[in-house]
This record gives sequence, C-alpha cells and structure tokens, in this order.
Amino acid sequence: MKFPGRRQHKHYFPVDNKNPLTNQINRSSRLLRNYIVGIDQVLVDIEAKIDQAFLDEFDLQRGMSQVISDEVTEKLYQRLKDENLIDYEFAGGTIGNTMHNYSVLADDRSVLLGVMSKNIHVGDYAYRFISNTSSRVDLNYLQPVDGPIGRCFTLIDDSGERTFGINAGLINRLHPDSIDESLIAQASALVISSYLMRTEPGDTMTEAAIKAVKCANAAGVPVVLTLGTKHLIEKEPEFWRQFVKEHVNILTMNEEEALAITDYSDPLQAADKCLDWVDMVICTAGAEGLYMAGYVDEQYKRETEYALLPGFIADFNQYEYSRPMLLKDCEQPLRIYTHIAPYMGGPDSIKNTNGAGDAALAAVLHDLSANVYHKRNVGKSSKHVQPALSYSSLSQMSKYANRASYEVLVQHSPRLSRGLPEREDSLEQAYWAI
Ligand SMILES: Nc1ncnc2c1ncn2[C@@H]1O[C@H](COP(=O)(O)OP(=O)(O)OP(=O)(O)O)[C@@H](O)[C@H]1O
Ligand SMILES: O=c1[nH]cnc2c1ncn2[C@@H]1O[C@H](CO)[C@@H](O)[C@H]1O
Repeated sequence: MKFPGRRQHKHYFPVDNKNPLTNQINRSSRLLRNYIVGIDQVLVDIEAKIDQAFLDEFDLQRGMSQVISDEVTEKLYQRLKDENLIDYEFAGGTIGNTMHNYSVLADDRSVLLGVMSKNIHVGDYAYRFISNTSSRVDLNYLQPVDGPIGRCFTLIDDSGERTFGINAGLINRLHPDSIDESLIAQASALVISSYLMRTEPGDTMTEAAIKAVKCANAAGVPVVLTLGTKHLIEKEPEFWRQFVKEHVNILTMNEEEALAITDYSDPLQAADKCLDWVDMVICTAGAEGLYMAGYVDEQYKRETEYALLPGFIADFNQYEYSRPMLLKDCEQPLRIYTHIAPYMGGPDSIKNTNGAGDAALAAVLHDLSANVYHKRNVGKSSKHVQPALSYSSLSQMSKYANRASYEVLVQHSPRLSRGLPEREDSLEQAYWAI
C-alpha cells in the first residue's frame, strides 16, 4: 500500500528503512491484509453529448438520475446510435467506481457486492463491466442473475451538466442471502449509496443493503454512505436524516445533496449539521473545492500551520491537523473542519466532472484502510495510542481526495486507469508534508 508523494519520515509508510527497531513491518513475515466492501447497482455508463431538446423528447429531467422503461431505453439508445452521439461505454455505478478507484489508488483488495449476468458474451455489457474493472476488485461475491445488468445513460449537455437515465435490468435483485455476514464483519469499511433504496416492488436490493448495514453496525465496521443525487434526498429528507443518524459513520455528498439533507446551502454549515448525526463528513463543492468535518478528542487535537480561515464557524480549520476519531471514542469531543480549494486551482480544461466525488471518496477510503492495515501489522506503534479513524490528518486527507478528483476531471472516464504518482513534478514536496 502506498500513498502519493513523499511523506515526512514519521508519517511515511511503508517504511523504506529496514532497521528492525524503527520498522516493525517485517517484510519476511506474512502481513495481515485488509479490504473494504461496497454494494452497488452494477451498471455500464453510456455517455453521450446531447441538448435540452433531446432531454425534452425523452421526458428526462435535467440534472437528475432517473429510472427509464425498457421502451424508452430502446428508442433513446437507437437515437444515440443513429446520430453517432455516444462517446464511450464504460463500467460505472457510483460504488463500483469508488471500489475500482480505491483498488487502483491503494493497489489493494476491495470487494464489490451486486448482481452479474449468468451468461456473458464477449462485448456485451456484463463483459464490458468486468473487463473495465480493476483486477484488484474482488468480483467473486457477485450474485449471478438470469438477465442483464443495468445501463446508465450519462447525458451531458453544453453546460457540462449531466443527466442520468437508468435502465435497471436486474440490478436491484441482489438478495439478502447473498450478503456474507462474515465478509462484512471483517471489512475495514462498508460503502453504500442512497441509490440502493430506489427500487420497485419485488426488488430485494434495499433489504440486502439494510442487512449488510446492520451487520456492519453490529461488528463496529464503519458504514460510509454517499448521497448519490439530491432528488432522492429531497423526496424524503426526514427518512434520510434518521437513517444516517442510526446507521452511518461517514457521510459523503456534494453541496446540493448537503442542502437537501440539512436545509443549509453553505457546505461548511451543512457539514457541521451532519456532525449531529455522523462521525465524519466529506462535502465536495465543485469549483469551490472540498470540505471535511469530524471529531477529535481534546487530548489529541493538533493546530494547523496554515492561516486560519473565516466562515460560518470562525477559524474553522484551527485543528485540521488532527486525525479524526469516532465520536464514541472521544472523552472530550472537539469538532474539527478543513477546506481545500481544487488541486492547482482546477484543470485548465475539464473533460468531465462525472465521478469526481467518487474519486475523492476512494482516496479517503484508502487513508482509512491504511490505518487499519498499519494497526494490524504494527499495533504497538505510537501512532495507535490515539484510536483514530484515519492514518492522516483531516487536512492531509482532503489534499489526497482533491488530488484524486483532479485526475478524474482531466480524463473522460470516472474510473482511474492508474494510481497517482509518488512524486508530483509540478508540486513542492511541502504539499504532502503534514
Ligand atoms: N469546476 C470545477 N473546477 C475545479 N475543480 C472542480 C470543479 N468541479 C469539481 N471539481 C473538483 O472535483 C471535486 C468533486 O467535485 P463535485 O462536487 O462536482 O463532485 P460530485 O458532484 O460529488 O461528483 P460525482 O457525483 O460525479 O462523483 C471538487 O471537490 C473539486 O476538487
Ligand atoms: O441509480 C444509480 N445507481 C448507481 N449508480 C448510479 C446511479 N445513477 C448514476 N450512477 C452513477 O454515478 C456515477 C457518477 O457518480 C456514474 O458513473 C453513474 O454510473
């Protein structure tokens, strides 16, 4: 497992130095591995450039992720083909992307739960999904189904706004019996999305997801929820508040979803509100960058060396150098916050923002699982006197998340094709130093 950049010696791992006293990871003994689990509606993205008239013709609401019938799907697909509008067809799904990106960044195992067609033919969607997914993503637990996986028409208009049309296939047929409880209980995190609750009568996905969540809660495995799309939250904000409060440890959202669940349009204020319900919050805010919020016990707080920032909470970044903790592990909890502007001010030209938030989450998951990995293998390290949730500080994680998002913005696909460079040619070493 590697992090990008060169960390200062005491923060850097794996450790180059082979001195057995300073490096307790003995490379000749077998290291204890860890993994994360995600559940998704297994989808292939079909991306095309369209205009408003196209959306109107197919009765699609701009900016939304909406389910479309087989009949509409066939007409829509035919139109895209006839007019040569399709840019690419590639594995997608918000959690599928996150697991893939995590495995690419961490060069380590993640497990994806969902369905997969029993009969696969070269070139079909199921084939494409598998062949566009990192070999580090363990697909052995997918539940076979007698029919197609889903298709997600990712329709991009001139302003860059994307509208999703989902042809569900059998994506919501994941059965609770396919949730292996011991797999979940031993994971470093369980990652789900609000989309898993958008099902039709007869579907079993929601039940399966709830089973996995309850199992993770009982085993003390952090549950990570990504809010998916604001419209789902706007429909039932109270349900989501309750769900998040009862079951979720880490909440990820963009500023629109944050507004839908908290009623606050200021991402910092919204993140702060969410700390009433969860242990850690990641709120992406497009061109404004990224906010993170969490808890630390008073005795472990660390002051930032950056300038203090004004905002809804004055000097909100004061303790951003602290490593976040679960609220239950804090004797005297202190709320900590950080903000980071887009990496290098954002790319000169954005190819596509689709999946930028998924990539940020993948980076945070890498940091979280690195902490579990290190704790399992070097349990006596002074690093683990503090029962922290992550390996790095809130500030450091936000840099990593931001860097991963940038990589997605400058390519067409929401999935990374390689890890991040260990050294950044374009950056001072100091960017990664703390
Ligand atoms: N217009 C932009 N300019 C610069 N950076 C951007 C821009 N849009 C996004 N980013 C970067 O990407 C990150 C995530 O963006 P965004 O808030 O759009 O995610 P999202 O809406 O959750 O994406 P998705 O749901 O597609 O994964 C931001 O924190 C920022 O670093
Ligand atoms: O209903 C859905 N379920 C699962 N994933 C979805 C849904 N709608 C859109 N995306 C996925 O979100 C990713 C970008 O974050 C896209 O790749 C798309 O596949």
